[in-house]
Amino acid sequence: MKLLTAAQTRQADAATLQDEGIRSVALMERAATVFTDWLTARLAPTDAGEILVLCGPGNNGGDGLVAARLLHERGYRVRVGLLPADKHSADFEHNRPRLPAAVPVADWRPGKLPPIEPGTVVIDALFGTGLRRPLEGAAAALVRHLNAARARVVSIDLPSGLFADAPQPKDSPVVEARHTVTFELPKLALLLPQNARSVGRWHVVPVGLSPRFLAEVDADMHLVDAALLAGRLPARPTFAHKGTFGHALLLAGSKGKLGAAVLAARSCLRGGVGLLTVQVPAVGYAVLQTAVPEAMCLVDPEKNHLSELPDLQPYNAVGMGPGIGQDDDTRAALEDLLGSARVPLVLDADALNLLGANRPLLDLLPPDTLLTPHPKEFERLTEPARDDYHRLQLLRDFARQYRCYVVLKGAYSCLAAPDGQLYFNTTGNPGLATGGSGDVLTGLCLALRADKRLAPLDAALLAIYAHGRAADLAAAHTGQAGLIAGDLPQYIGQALQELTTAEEF
Ligand SMILES: NC(=O)C1=CN([C@@H]2O[C@H](COP(=O)(O)OP(=O)(O)OC[C@H]3O[C@@H](n4cnc5c(N)ncnc54)[C@H](OP(=O)(O)O)[C@@H]3O)[C@@H](O)[C@H]2O)[C@@H](O)CC1
Ligand SMILES: Nc1ncnc2c1ncn2[C@@H]1O[C@H](COP(=O)(O)OP(=O)(O)O)[C@@H](O)[C@H]1O
Ligand SMILES: [K+]
Repeated sequence: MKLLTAAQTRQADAATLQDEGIRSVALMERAATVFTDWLTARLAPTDAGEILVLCGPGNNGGDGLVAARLLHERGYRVRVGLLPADKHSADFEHNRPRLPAAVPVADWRPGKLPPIEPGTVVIDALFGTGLRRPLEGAAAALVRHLNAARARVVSIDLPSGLFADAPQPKDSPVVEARHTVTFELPKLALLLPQNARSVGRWHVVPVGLSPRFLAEVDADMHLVDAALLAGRLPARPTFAHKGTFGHALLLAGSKGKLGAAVLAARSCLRGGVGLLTVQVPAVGYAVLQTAVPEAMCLVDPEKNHLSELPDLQPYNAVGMGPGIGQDDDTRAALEDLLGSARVPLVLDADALNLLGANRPLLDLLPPDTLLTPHPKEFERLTEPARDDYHRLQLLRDFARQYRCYVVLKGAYSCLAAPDGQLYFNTTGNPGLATGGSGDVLTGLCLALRADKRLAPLDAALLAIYAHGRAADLAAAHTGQAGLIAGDLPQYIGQALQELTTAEEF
């Protein structure tokens, strides 16, 4: 699924009107209807009390007017507060007189803002994707008033005051919603941690935007969902043998951090790799052989940390990083790897920290290398970001400059490709916020990069999605708090199976 900018969303609306030959008020009616359906499916009239609908001057406010009418027709008690404005959109004007007379309507002016009782259900229809400048004056006063009320706020399309795809000035107010019900496609702002307090939980409802436009529009941001991944993971052929899926080498572990090597190794095996060899420092030999008997084990000459590479000739992909520490010998081994590898690389954790501390090494990164930093590791590779939007720009620039794939990990992990495209993952849950879950991702990335059938982009997309999906499957059994990284590998197989394309008839 594509992520559209605010400008592209407007184009999508216009294309829909044109393709369907309908008027914009019809699309507004449809949008407000699916919004109202969403709300009424979750909130009975008896639990709702009197719903307050706050409407701005544009089409977002128009949606609010229609929702107020529909709620009234469905037996809810409703009142409407209007933000005073010099002019209103045509579709707002169209719907204003269609409000039933039984719905009380008032202008909500600064200085005379009525109290909002705690727990009131408020529909925030002040501003949506048409916001052009930060809120000030009467609009800002109204939003501050609402946020102080501890109401149950449901925002239509976007929390009012939030730009769809650009940062806010720190001091400009934004509605703090419990739920944001957004039309057709999520907006970038909904995916970023800095907006979490405003967005609450977000939900997408379909309004039937032009499929033609959505297929043709040139987006540079995408959502990684099952539809995007369809056809990217081929089934295992009947006569497959272990060579079909590649031989991976994992360089991982140091004294006290052998668990990272074990987690990544198990995950790599569950990711379907044909053969796996793990090189660990001597201290890890028995651990690895016992915990992961399916993997072969090479022993580094150093007892407690990695110091050198084996002959790389047998391997189809090499992963380095989980639990390796930052010893100088390990840095030398990394440098050797960057200089000599002729196969796909996956770099994580301390391999990234070593790169960050030795920036000239970045120039040795082979093209198509896959890096999996969390935001702190990414900062060490680049610079501190001003905000989440700036961090995405740094991510994009980094992937372009070094022609590599970078997964910026977190909720909605974002993969940047060398061509500058961004892909936001949709699977996973806060149960993943536990030590070692990143090591599991590394192992899975390594397995899929070792599979010669997969393009680098496809391997990375499949890995981030299946990792999160495994966490969702696991959390169904363990709960989020009870989820530990070691639970994840056993669900990777199912997550991948769900994505596997059956052979065509
Ligand atoms: N996508 C879909 O599928 C569909 C989308 N639909 C809905 O349309 C919404 C977009 O509507 P929209 O374009 O009319 O913009 P909206 O968000 O109401 O704001 C514009 C108004 O606010 C004003 N204004 C702006 N900034 C301001 C500020 N800082 N402070 C004060 N005023 C400010 C601006 O005035 P101006 O800038 O012109 O002075 C103008 O009056 C979208 O989010 C969705 O809810 C559905 O109806 C149909 C299907
Ligand atoms: N709140 C969250 N929602 C979804 N995924 C998350 C969340 N928190 C963490 N994750 C995922 O968990 C993994 C954590 O990786 P990382 O920070 O490297 O952990 P570790 O170093 O302990 O292995 C990443 O894949 C990240 O995307
Ligand atoms: K809104």
